Amino acid sequence: MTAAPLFQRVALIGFGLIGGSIARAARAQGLAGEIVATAHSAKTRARVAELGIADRVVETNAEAADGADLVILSIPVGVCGAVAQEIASHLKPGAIISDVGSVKGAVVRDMAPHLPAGVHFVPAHPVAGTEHSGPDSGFAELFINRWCILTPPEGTDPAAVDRLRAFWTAIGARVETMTPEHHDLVLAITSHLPHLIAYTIVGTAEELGDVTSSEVMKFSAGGFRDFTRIAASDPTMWRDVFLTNKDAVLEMLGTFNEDLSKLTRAMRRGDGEALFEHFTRTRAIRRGIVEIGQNSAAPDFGRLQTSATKKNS
Ligand SMILES: NC(=O)c1ccc[n+]([C@@H]2O[C@H](COP(=O)([O-])OP(=O)(O)OC[C@H]3O[C@@H](n4cnc5c(N)ncnc54)[C@H](O)[C@@H]3O)[C@@H](O)[C@H]2O)c1
Ligand SMILES: O=C(O)C(=O)C[C@]1(C(=O)O)C=C[C@@H](O)C=C1
Repeated sequence: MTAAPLFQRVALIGFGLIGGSIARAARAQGLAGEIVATAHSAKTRARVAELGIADRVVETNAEAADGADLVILSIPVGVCGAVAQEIASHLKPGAIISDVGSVKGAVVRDMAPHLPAGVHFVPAHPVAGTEHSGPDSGFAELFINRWCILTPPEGTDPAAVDRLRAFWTAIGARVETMTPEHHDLVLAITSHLPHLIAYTIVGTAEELGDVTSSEVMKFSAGGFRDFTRIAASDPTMWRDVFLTNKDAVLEMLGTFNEDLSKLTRAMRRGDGEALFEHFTRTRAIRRGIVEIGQNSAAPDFGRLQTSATKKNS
């Protein structure tokens, strides 16, 4: 049985992996009376129309936002401010405006000043994705059992937060609320730094030879191949993530470099005990994560608190 529409009109601005997945999932669950979509390039808009996943495909962001009850920007973090400015005067009073950006502090900083009083700004980040992008890459099941983090600014109408929570819950996500600063610190270690490491290691391997045809690829059964999947992620998206979450990623990178030095020293000194102790600890962490997944319990975001974010929680 499908649910009654939660929103009469949903506008999706940007129609790649995430926008396309939201459209497919919202349609499957009957959450929108009408889905209006747009994207930057004419080619993408034509493809969305061809796929038939939206009820209407329009040419401009302003047209999409016009009269919508829920507007979701699924676009690179770096252009969220400019698009908010573009659509601001078209937003209906009482509308909820949201996004899906992988960084939250910069999105709030760049979008909030443009938004008129009377609309509800509830930033969001579904922590779910793949290395693919574009309108064909989305799928309705992407958000099932994955976290969606909401970072409503102080003073946001709780009813608007609840409506957006209901939307994400209906498409399968588990919803958690936190401050943008805390979000950015948590994601710096769980997502952004791992991507930086993957981008680095694949680049390093390339310097050793032609990655695609050399022995590097031939003998990469597991570890390296996993890194190449991550390193195939969209360059625009990740350029924006590293530019806009620079402080938190640099903080985590500092700690990472210290830990790498410790392991390097242990290896150089032949300190097997230190290596064994470290690997035993990390194995327990992995097993803990798997267990968390199986029990559907919340990961312990609180453990990642630093002096910079403790005051926000
Ligand atoms: N890919 C992931 O794994 C993932 C996961 C969670 C969140 N996110 C976030 O979601 C957002 C979108 O990522 P994606 O993977 O769907 O990207 P994508 O490249 O698949 O799609 C991006 C879409 O944005 C559109 N776009 C770009 N500039 C625009 C503009 N000025 N106006 C209107 N449309 C514009 C493009 O036309 C395209 O349709 C990013 O902010 C990213 O950080 C990505
Ligand atoms: O599985 C992947 O391909 C992802 O990298 C998805 C991933 C992540 O790091 O977990 C990437 C960025 C998003 O902001 C959220 C999810």
